[in-house]
Amino acid sequence: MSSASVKKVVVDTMNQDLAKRLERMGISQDITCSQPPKDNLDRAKKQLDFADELISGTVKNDFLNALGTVINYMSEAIFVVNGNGVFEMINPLAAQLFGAPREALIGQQWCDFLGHQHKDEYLSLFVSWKKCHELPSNHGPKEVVIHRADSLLLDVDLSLSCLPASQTGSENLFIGVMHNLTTHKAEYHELKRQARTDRLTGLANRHEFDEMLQTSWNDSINGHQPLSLVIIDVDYFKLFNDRYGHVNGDRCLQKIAQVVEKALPSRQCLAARYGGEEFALILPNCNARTAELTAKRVQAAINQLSFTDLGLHPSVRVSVSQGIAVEVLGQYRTPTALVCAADTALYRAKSDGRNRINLSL
Ligand SMILES: Nc1nc2c(ncn2[C@@H]2O[C@H](COP(=O)(O)OP(=O)(O)OP(=O)(O)O)[C@@H](O)[C@H]2O)c(=O)[nH]1
Repeated sequence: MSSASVKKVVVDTMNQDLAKRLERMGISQDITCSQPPKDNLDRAKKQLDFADELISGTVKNDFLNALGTVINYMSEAIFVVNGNGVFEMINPLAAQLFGAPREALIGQQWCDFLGHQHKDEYLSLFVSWKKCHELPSNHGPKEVVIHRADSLLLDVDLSLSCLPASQTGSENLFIGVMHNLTTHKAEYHELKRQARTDRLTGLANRHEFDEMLQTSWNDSINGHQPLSLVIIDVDYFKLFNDRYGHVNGDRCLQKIAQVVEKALPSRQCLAARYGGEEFALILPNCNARTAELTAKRVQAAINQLSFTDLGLHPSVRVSVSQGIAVEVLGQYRTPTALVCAADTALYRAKSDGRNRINLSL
């Protein structure tokens, strides 16, 4: 339908909102709104639907007509906003991402559906585009958070491109293409978690340990706070494996990991699997006394571990040897030196007879 025939349309409607929306589209002067006869609500409804089609742009001109048809068939989430950031068209997939029916979205401010952290950026983008005398450059793709109509937050990747006034027949319009990132994000976070976690025990792995040690070291030096490190090694674990099998050996390491994690004095601290049957505790802001108390808690709980649930005799027990080093007065020049000191203390605990705690002095 041409824009000339659009001007002939008369809409009977109770919906004053719709009249306002039509007004925003610049066609209000051609439409009269009156109360529909009570017995003719169906007709009024049809006219409303038709008027919505007008608003959605599908019959504005040949170009927009074609665009409206095309985006409705696209398997991408696509919407069109005018220079004021008001939704003019929206395809079903985009409406799904915004969490509302298309009719409810048309005429609304697009930026109202942006996460608060992005609003200013896009509002000023539209202001600068409006002022710009040349064709505005495209924006994105960029990761943004959509604040859906149902209040849920959704991560999407968004790009905005300009449809020039020469094509639209009126003003510059902006076409937004979105991709739902929810699945990718979830996979990314899961992969990130796996990359930092020891698969057998669920504790932090060596990679996470190294990073956390460096961060804690920097904080300790800059904040003049102590930093304690405890290295824990299971005693005679080869014998445990040889006697009870590697599967039970794995279960034993899992039990030890639980004990070690529970013994941490605060949430700032980290328990990691350092190597095969070795664990390590990073204790930021903890002095030697706290580190020793923590090591004693680990020792007592591990000595009490029972393996009857694995079908082993109640007399089966394990122990660990522990080495502690504490950075407090700048005596260790690097985090590696701190690890070496804790390792040497552990070696002494082993040679002194095992099931012991040794503090590096
Ligand atoms: N089941 C199991 N065993 C492991 C794992 N990682 C390392 N080990 C075993 O841990 C044992 C370590 O043996 P050693 O280094 O000789 O030390 P140990 O027998 O504990 O003796 P000390 O440390 O001197 O008290 C080896 O038998 C490894 O196979 C694991 O993930 N699962």
